[in-house]
Amino acid sequence: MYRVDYEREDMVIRVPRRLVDAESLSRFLGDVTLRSLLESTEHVETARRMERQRRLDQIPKGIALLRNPDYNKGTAFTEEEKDALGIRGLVPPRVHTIQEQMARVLENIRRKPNDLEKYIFLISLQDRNKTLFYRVLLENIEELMPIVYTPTVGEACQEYGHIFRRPRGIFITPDDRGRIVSLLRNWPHKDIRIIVVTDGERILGLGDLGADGMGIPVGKLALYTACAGIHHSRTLPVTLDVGTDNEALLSDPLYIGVRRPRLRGEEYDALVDEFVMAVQHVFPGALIQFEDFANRNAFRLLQRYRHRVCCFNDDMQGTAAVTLAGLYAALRLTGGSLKDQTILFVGAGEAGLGAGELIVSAMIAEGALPEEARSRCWFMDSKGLIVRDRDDLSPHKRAFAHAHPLVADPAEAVASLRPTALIGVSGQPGVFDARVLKAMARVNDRPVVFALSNPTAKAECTAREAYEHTDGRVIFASGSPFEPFEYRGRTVRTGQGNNVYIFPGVGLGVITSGARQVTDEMFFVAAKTLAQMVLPEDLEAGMIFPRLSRIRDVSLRIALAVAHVAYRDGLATVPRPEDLEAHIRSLVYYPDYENYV
Ligand SMILES: O=C([O-])CC(=O)C(=O)O
Ligand SMILES: [Mg+2]
Repeated sequence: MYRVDYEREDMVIRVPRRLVDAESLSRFLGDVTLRSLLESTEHVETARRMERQRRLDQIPKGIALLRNPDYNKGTAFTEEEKDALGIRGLVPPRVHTIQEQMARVLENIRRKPNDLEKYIFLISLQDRNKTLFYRVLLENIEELMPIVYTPTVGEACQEYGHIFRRPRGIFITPDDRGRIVSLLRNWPHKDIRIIVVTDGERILGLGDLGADGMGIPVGKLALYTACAGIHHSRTLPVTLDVGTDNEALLSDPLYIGVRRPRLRGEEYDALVDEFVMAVQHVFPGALIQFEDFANRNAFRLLQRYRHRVCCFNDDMQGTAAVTLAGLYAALRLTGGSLKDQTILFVGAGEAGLGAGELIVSAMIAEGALPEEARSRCWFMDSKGLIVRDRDDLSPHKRAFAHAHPLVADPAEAVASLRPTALIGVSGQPGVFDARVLKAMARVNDRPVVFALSNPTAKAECTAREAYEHTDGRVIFASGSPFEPFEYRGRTVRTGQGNNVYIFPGVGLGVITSGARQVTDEMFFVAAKTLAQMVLPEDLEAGMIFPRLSRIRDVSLRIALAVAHVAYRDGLATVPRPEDLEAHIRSLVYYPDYENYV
């Protein structure tokens, strides 16, 4: 009798005694991928050999191997592999280690004249050799995150059709109604656990980029692998290309998407619905991350699907959690409790309102009454302060409309409301001008200012401005990174309040527990965990988020907290392992070459 470790489950397979040779055993087991044999009687060696042979059979041979990014090792194939895989002579004689290859990659990147060229180089590496790409990214995350992610990914999306080399992910258009299942089946990998989907209508703070927004799901998923160790073959980027209202793209001959105005209304909803249902069919249980949808659709889609399928909206819930974590960490510096803070959001879209709702729940958890908690969160939109008398408010905004005269100027709103924290989620660069920042400095010893709009060029103020206009008393974070700068004789490094601290860990926790749904409670524990992981020396230096170099550890802790919630709240579909942490660790992928022979 064999006990076979088949994917995540232990399976016991009874093998008739007559199957003594590898071939008949292999036929008997059929499609079962024999990863390892834990216990067995007389067939151990046979089965091991069979497993090795099967693995070797899967690997492309000859030139096809060098062109397959899942298997390619570039100059790192061993002498044995060169013979066994038919590539002797097709690669240079010298065998390099992955460390040597990484040095070459870094040299190439650093030689590029600008960040967009670095992006193109890195994406091309992802197309050639995934192991090396993820290893370089993981080991140089502080240097490379701003390239594969915000801000450069924003620039890449703006140029997507012009720098296009190879397709990545799945594009679904209105013409695909009725056949989305078959499109998903075209994807080469079958065990998909995480899907990031966008319709490209609100790419970062850059607006409608149509199908060129595909850079975002691709970038987010690269970070799932680098930051949380979710194997890339289990991830799938998707763009619902429903057209674009961006005239410049429509008239650009190199635009890659469907040339039509955006699909709206029932037809749009039907397309999204077919997609969501097709995912349940083809990749059951996969986590769907909605990303960079415009406000008009983001709230509605989340509402519709959050209790039906495993999904979340990163811009609402991920950003909310990172904002809450930033506030908790700031409170470690200022003292006091969350429920006593007054928070002014400038911008009342999905990011701000999502954060407002999560902060309200967190205040209630600290003992505030719901009305009290809500009254501590204020919002401004393009028309000014959100107040009761306004009759132009959506229900989501109305939930935060308080009694106050309408004020259009943020500096005046600060003077009047005396917020302890000012949070920019407006996509309006420069809206936190000297007057606003000085007003914050007048009413607070340590004003908390987050400029969360992305990419960097959309930030409400720069890190330097925040320091200069508050006599250096600010506690600052931004959604996209700012370079360290000199201020009064010291180097200031500010934290990045970006949902990248949240979504990889949440995703890992959800897929390891097989959670049926993603709940607000999961984002709440993710925020708390993140805030706790900020080191005293980070805080001392003004950093309210952990260094990015610790992101794998951060993601693991968040995954553990999220999985705990899934088990506690009866949402898990995978049996609880005895040692949850060890189990999660065992699932984490570390990019390194496998020996093929
Ligand atoms: O992608 C980022 O950097 C954060 C985010 O979700 C957004 O700005 O839409
Ligand atoms: Mg986003």
